[in-house]
Amino acid sequence: MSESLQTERKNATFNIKELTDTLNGGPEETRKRKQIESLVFNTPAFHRQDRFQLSREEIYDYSIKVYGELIKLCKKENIEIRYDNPDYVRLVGCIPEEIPVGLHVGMFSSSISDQGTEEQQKKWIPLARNFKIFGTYAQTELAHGTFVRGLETTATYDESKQEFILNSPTITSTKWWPGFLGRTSNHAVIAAQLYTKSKCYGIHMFIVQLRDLKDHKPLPGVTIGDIGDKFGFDTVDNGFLRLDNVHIPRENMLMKYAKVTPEGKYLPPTNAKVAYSAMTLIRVVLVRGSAKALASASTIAIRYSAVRHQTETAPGKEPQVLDYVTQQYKLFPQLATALAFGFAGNYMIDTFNKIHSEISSGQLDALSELHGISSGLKAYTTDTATAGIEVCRRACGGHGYSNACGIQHIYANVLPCVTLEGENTVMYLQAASKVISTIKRLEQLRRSGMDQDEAWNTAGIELVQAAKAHCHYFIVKNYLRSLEKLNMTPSLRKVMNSIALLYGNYGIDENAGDFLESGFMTGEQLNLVKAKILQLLSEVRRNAVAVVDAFDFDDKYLRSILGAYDGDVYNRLYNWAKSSPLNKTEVHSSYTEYLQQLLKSKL
Ligand SMILES: CCCCCCCCC/C=C/C(=O)SCCNC(=O)CCNC(=O)[C@H](O)C(C)(C)COP(=O)(O)OP(=O)(O)OC[C@H]1O[C@@H](n2cnc3c(N)ncnc32)[C@H](O)[C@@H]1OP(=O)(O)O
Ligand SMILES: Cc1cc2nc3c(=O)[nH]c(=O)nc-3n(C[C@H](O)[C@H](O)[C@H](O)COP(=O)(O)OP(=O)(O)OC[C@H]3O[C@@H](n4cnc5c(N)ncnc54)[C@H](O)[C@@H]3O)c2cc1C
Repeated sequence: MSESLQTERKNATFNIKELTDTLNGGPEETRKRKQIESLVFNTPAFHRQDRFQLSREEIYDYSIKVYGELIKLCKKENIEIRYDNPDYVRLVGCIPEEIPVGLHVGMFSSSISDQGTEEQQKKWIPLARNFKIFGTYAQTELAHGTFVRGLETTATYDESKQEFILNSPTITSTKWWPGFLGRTSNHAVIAAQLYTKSKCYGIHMFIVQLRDLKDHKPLPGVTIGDIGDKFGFDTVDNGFLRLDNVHIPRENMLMKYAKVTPEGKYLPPTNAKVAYSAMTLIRVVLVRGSAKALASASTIAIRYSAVRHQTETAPGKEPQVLDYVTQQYKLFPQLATALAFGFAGNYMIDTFNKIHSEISSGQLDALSELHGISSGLKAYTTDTATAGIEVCRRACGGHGYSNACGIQHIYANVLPCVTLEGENTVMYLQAASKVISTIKRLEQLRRSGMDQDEAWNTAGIELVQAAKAHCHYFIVKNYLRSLEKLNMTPSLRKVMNSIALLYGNYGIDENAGDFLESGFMTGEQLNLVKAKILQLLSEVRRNAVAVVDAFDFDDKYLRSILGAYDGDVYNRLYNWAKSSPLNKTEVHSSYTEYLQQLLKSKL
């Protein structure tokens, strides 16, 4: 155990376990979480030491093995695989990889349970829940992702056969990106333009079987595969799919809201956007996912900064890097943001569950509000978390660039979230429509003679800025309100208040221009904010390691040499490097093949 970390933990002014319980929702929740997590951490199949030295194909193979292990574990422990089962969420939450079950449960099954009729749920949900089928959610196409109404895949109703015929009419209509589509899934919920009696009724969802259940071969009319290597998400076979007149029964259209009768008559839903429900669920999940990712990166960077000593500030005295104010200014606001986003994530899940049960009973009025706030918060938290994770990585210096740091994998896994489930710019624009000041701008543009779309596009930058400000304001307010409601000992509350104040003041400092421009604050007041930040950084310094310890991430989850709980960084780093496959032999084969000849040749 690193002496520096031991001292940090001894100096803490609050009880770490109390904060862990507070963040988990109480000691019982902590106990349940640790009990469930131990199932994963004690199953070797979930932790390959050489995971980051595998080829793309080996990694995919590994992810399917983990998929199978997870299902076996859930069956053995009688944990129902549902996105709204807390034990399942705890279990899948401690596996730091994207594995096929995420989309199967979080989008394929949830689309059916949210938008399927009773009969459709009765037929498909048991098959999905017992993994008799593997599904994904195939909406995005080669040429359209954001503009859902512009998707080109068609589902044309043939009333003589009472079937839909699915088609990819153009190269640009090829489904492209859906997770686990390329090699894994044998079914998909597919978004397609519905045609009946030669009239188009817009985007609806259809269950389509893609592969034979006996030999997993693509069915007739189905062309399917992986879209190739990506920036990250390497366990995921994001795929492409082309449909050439694939017939499905009428009953495969999800018909809880919109319907097509056997005679081909279209019965519209009360709110067409209910078809978008699966996206809203994942946006809600991504808010809490961003908080967890930033908390993980902060844990690694803060522990490492407490272990790392660098540069003499007095003869023979090399301080911990965490003692530099610049290092504190990099890391402590990330820690504060991770906590703020955690509370925002809790709010989002509670709000989603409340509105979701209303929607399930047919009350759809809160749908648009849920859409607005979930889109804005998803955009704001994923944007901010990805940027903050990179700040944490850089704060680790050279070793932050080694895969031994572990922050790279967190970053690579969170980065696509600024795009998937709604490209963030476009998501901000879903919340901005609610911000009054921006509306005034739009009215002004309209009065100048612009039409709505042109005015909206011209005001786009301000709309996004307004949405960001709205989300930031909401997160600060929710953070303080959440702290007020929590029972905490005075010592813990003091630490948490300092961190919350740091988050608020840092946000003002980061956006000082807006506060000046709006006349909301003077230069003098902004200087007071800067002074407050310096004071708060020194307050947080003493407890920073203890606060990240309270996140209670297991080393097996963090997978970080720099951020391991014992802080034994240099020995671990040396052993990790020696175990690299490149060091398997004293002399690498390239010597005899190339270098030796070079040395001998008379160049
Ligand atoms: C478990 C863990 C697994 C973890 C597994 C994690 C892996 C993740 C895998 C990733 C999966 C994906 O990416 S799935 C694909 C994700 N794709 C997207 O998110 C596409 C983004 N684009 C869109 O959502 C839409 O195109 C959007 C931009 C909102 C515009 O939609 P439309 O054009 O249809 O809407 P418009 O005609 O502009 O009308 C706007 C009105 O519709 C309402 N509206 C729009 N979308 C709405 C919605 N979702 N719900 C309610 N209402 C909505 C607006 O509030 C407006 O209402 P009024 O103001 O009242 O009129
Ligand atoms: C890792 C990963 C996993 C994914 N998984 C799935 C999946 O499982 N299922 C699925 O269906 N899809 C999936 N997707 C696709 C994802 O949902 C889309 O990429 C996303 O919706 C963005 O759409 P796009 O790619 O068309 O981007 P575009 O919309 O083409 O974005 C390109 C640029 O255009 C700008 N832009 C676009 N429209 C507007 C506008 N109206 N106003 C202002 N600016 C605009 C954007 O801001 C962006 O800067 C995945 C994507 C990734 C990266």
